[in-house]
This record gives sequence, C-alpha cells and structure tokens, in this order.
Amino acid sequence: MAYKALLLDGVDAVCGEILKERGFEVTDKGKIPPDELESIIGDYDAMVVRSATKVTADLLAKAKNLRVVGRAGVGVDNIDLDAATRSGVLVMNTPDGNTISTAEHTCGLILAVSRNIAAAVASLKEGRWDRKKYLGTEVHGKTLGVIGLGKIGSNVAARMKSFGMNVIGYDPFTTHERADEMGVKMMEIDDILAQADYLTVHTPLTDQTRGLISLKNAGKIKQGMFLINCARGGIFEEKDLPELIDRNIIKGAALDVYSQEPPSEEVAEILKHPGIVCTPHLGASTQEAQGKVAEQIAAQIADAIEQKGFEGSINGKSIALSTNKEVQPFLELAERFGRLLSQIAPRHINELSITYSGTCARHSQVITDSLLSGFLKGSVDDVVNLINARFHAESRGLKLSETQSKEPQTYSDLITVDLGSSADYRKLSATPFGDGDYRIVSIDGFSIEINLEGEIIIYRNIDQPGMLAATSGALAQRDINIASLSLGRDLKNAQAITAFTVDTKLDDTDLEYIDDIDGVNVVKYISL
Ligand SMILES: NC(=O)c1ccc[n+]([C@@H]2O[C@H](COP(=O)([O-])OP(=O)(O)OC[C@H]3O[C@@H](n4cnc5c(N)ncnc54)[C@H](O)[C@@H]3O)[C@@H](O)[C@H]2O)c1
Ligand SMILES: O=C(O)[C@H](O)COP(=O)(O)O
Repeated sequence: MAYKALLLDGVDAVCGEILKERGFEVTDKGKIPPDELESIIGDYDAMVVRSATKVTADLLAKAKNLRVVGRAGVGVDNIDLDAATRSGVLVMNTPDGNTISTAEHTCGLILAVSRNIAAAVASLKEGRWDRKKYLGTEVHGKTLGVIGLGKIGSNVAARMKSFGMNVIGYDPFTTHERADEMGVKMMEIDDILAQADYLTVHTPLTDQTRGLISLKNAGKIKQGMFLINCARGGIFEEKDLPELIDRNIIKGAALDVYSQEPPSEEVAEILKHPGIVCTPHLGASTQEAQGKVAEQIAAQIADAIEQKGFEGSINGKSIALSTNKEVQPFLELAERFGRLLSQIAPRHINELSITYSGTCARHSQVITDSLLSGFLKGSVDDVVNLINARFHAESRGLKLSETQSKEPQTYSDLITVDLGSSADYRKLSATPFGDGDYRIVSIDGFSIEINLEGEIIIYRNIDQPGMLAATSGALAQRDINIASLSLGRDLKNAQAITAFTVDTKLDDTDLEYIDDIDGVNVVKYISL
C-alpha cells in the first residue's frame, strides 16, 4: 500500500511531484483550519509544512500513522518537537534551501529602511512628490552589527561588505577563525549595541535572544541605529519600537517576522508607524528558495520512510545512525535482546546496566536506544522507536548506565545487561553470530547459546541424570516440538541453566507442567 503524504501551507508543487514519483499518494490541502487538519491527519504517514501550520501536541496525538513531519524551510518553532519525539515522529527540515533568498531579503530591507523606499513609493502613488521628506542615509562606511553568524548572517555580512559596510558580529557558537574568514570582527553583544549603525539578527528565538532590543536596554543602544529582523519575531520587543523611534533612540526598523503571524491587532497598529518597514514573512518567498526546499524535503521524506537516509533530521540522531552498515546488526540484536529482557526482568525494574565490548562500544548510544525500544515495546501504548525510546524510559523512571569495557572477551562483540539483584536471571550477554543470527551466549556466568527468535523456555535445574528427559517428555506430552536445546553447567555446584526453543506458543498450563518437574525452577517463557 502506498504511503500517504499531506502537503500544507502552499509548499511548492514540485514537492508533491517528487513524492508521487517515489510512490506516495499525495494530498495538497494548502491552507486548512486546525480542526479540519485534526480530523484528517490520522490518515497520513507524512506531512509537509512551512511556518504557518502549528504542529501541536494535540494534532500529533491524533496523527496515529504519522512517521515524518517535513519542514520545507529552516525554523521548526511551529512544531512541538518534544511531542513529536514522544510520539516517535521524525521531524526534518531543509537547513540551507532558503539561505540566499533570506540573506537577499535582509539586504533589501537594510536598503529600504535607509532610503525610505516603502514610504516614498506609497507617497508617490498617492500623488505626492515628497523629495525632501525622504532624505535617506548611505550604508557605505557604516557599521553593521550581525547577531548570529550562521548561514544567513554570514551571507548578509558578505553582501553588505560589498556595499562598503564594516561588519561586526556576535555568535557564541562561531569560532574567531570562522569570523576572520568572513571578515567579521567578533565582539561582545553590548559592544555591538554600542557601536553598530545597523543591527540585523539571524538567530532562532531563544531565551537568550528574546527581547534583545527593548525600551529596557535603550541606554545601551547607539543613537540613530537601524534595526532589521528577518529571523524570528520577538527578538526585538515589537511594542517598544514606536517609542524607540519617536525618542530618536533608533532611526527605523525593518521587520519581516512577528511574534504572532499574522500580527495581532496591537502589532498591526504599530506597523503603521512611518519609521517601520514591514513585509509579511517573505524572506524565503522566492521561486528559487521554494523550489529548493520543496525538492529537498520531498527527497528527504521519501529517503527516511524507505530507511535510505535521514538528512535534515532534527530529533532523529539515532535513526540517522541506523543506516550505518557497521551498526545495523547490533540494532537488530539489541532490539530482540531488549524484548527478551523485558519478559524476564523483575517487575518495577528501575535500572538497566549495559556494558559494551568490541566494535559495538563505538555505537553504544544508538544500540542502547534500540535495546530500550525492544525492552519497552508492549509496556507503552504508543509506538516506541529509536526516536522516543529514551524519553519513554525516562518517563517511567528507568535509569540507564552504559559502560564500554576493554576487558578481553570470548566474543569479539558483546552486549551484557545487568537487570539488578532482584532479577531471577540477572546478567545476560548477547552477540551477533552472522547474518540474521543473534544469540544469548551467557546467563549469570553459565555459557549457553539461545537464538533470539521464536518461542524460548529458560529454567534453572539441578544438574543430575534424567532432567532433560523429564522436561522434553513433558513438552512431548503437551504436543510441543523442540526446535533447539542448549545447556550451561556449573559442575562444582551441580547447577545448570537450560534453554529450549520450541515450535509452538505456550500457555500457562504448559509452563506449570514444566515447573512441576522436580529439580526444575525459575521457568521463564519468552516469545519473540
Ligand atoms: N524570514 C524568513 O523567511 C526566514 C527564512 C529562513 C530562516 N529564517 C530564520 O533565520 C534564522 C537564522 O537562520 P539560519 O539558516 O542562518 O540558521 P543557522 O542555524 O545557520 O544560524 C543561526 C546562528 O545563530 C547563532 N546563535 C544561536 N543563539 C545565539 C545567540 N544567543 N546569540 C548569537 N547567536 C546565536 C548560532 O550559533 C548560528 O550560527 C532562524 O531563526 C530561521 O528560522 C527566517
Ligand atoms: O524558517 C524559515 O525557513 C523561514 O521563516 C521561512 O518560513 P516560510 O517557509 O513560512 O516562508
């Protein structure tokens, strides 16, 4: 059956074309009200949005089949990432498809606000000839402060340098070497506020960037500064802008983004101020950018659903690693091992201690995610996968300890899990043997070989003649065929652990039958 993709927010048509070529059934709904979206989302495996649709926890709760949310653009602040991660839904974006367009729009706004372009156009169209009123400012020789020297910030810096601007910048995550390459002088934020003639912001909206410019810090701002925001609304305190302009603290502001979109009535009034140039979130709205992000997100979604690649994934680091050929056998092993462990672990278990040795130790994080997804399957209502396994483990209070061991082992790769002192079977080790062949190789120090598949019975027994005959006889009486057998012995204490795999599922009475055999105890049945 074809996967179903829902396209929203007027994403470029090429997105649907590519998804169809990749075998998807595509519905393009453009703009729909939230309640209508909630009523249909349950049908879809993938959805593509721009910034308008709010992908909320409520919407995700109704999205029972959803596997991927693709953002045709950069900002994912309209997507509840925690809720998506909890639901095991992959979120992907296209980080660079609209960089150039947004940088160009920013440069356009810098010029527009310097030369009163928007107001002068409106005035002339209204029949006036106000040459004196619209006396402008040259950008040449002025200082541009760039907050956020990532993709867009660095492109704005490069372009405005060609206009003869001196560029200073602040970005705690960019190195001085990288800033030198851009020809940007790095400074502390207060120095930028004190020195820049123009301030342009290119960061996400975070607790650090919210309200960067407001009446509260008016004293720090160089008088006559121009402000430009093509990043996210809220970085400048919108409601303070008219007063900042009227008190000549800033000369003007150019805004493309707003704390609420479309702007609230209060902000819409503010935007009428003659010192403010504003566009309705147009930074990425070019044919080129929309074509690029739509193409990129379509290919990324198809690749992700076909498990071919996970470019642009935001909450799926482990999923992204899962395509690595070196890791794949361990993921399968760990998932099955996790399912086995969950069936023998003590109730209310609150800690899993996992030790990795061999090459698997290099990928312990993602292998633990896989082990957890197996361990939690069945105990959690939702889908559990590599994306949300840790979240579910944490929310049920399961602590994890992960250790990489360098001690020599019989097996070149070994995953050992300690289920704690209250467990009937406490310490189990597993390893991959070959293609699709995954085995438990040790339980509580007893060497044993159990294939991690099908129906498994494990028990402890006294190591004395007749034990195997008794249990195999009991199984035969119940018409249960044995597929394989393994036995680990401790000669000194005459103890053994025995494991059978059988061809049919067992019920409680079958297990009681085995449990009743003298010398047999702690019988566990595992169905994988
Ligand atoms: N107007 C539009 O249509 C439009 C289009 C694309 C992107 N955007 C927005 O522009 C912003 C930048 O996009 P980008 O593609 O350049 O992202 P990016 O990730 O390449 O760059 C963001 C930069 O901000 C820096 N940063 C983070 N916190 C900071 C802080 N507290 N102070 C200073 N720097 C900080 C990061 O280190 C990074 O270098 C994003 O918010 C994005 O959503 C808007
Ligand atoms: O974060 C982004 O990519 C921009 O804000 C563009 O948003 P849009 O896709 O709604 O134009």
